[in-house]
Amino acid sequence: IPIPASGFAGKAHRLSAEERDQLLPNLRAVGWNELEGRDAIFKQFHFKDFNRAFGFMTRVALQAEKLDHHPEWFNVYNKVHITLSTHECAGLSERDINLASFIEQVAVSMT
Ligand SMILES: C[C@H](O)[C@H](O)[C@H]1CNC2=NC(N)=NC(=O)C2=N1
Repeated sequence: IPIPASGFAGKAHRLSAEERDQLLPNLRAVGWNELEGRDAIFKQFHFKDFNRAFGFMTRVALQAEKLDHHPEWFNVYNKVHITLSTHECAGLSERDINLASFIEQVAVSMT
């Protein structure tokens, strides 16, 4: 998944319809979907066991802290459910696309 060049510069803005048309298909293709009733994206991950799931979460957590952009997530055993949205703009921004792209890289390496 290509990471948008303007990734984290400046203030977050809600993605425009044009930006969504350009950025979301790549993520939809790998299982990310827009939520109903909230401007956010969501994906469920399944790993082989808890160690894989928590290893994945650890790697995502460290990057999230670096980016100062954090997932909303839920874990039971080998399942991790993730919602991404940006409080600053009360919706989906490039920060979410960027974090989702990183999460995909980690998930592939944990499978
Ligand atoms: C103060 C701090 O920079 C903000 O609260 C950051 C932290 N992490 C965040 N994470 C997410 N997902 N959205 C935000 O708007 C956000 N803002």
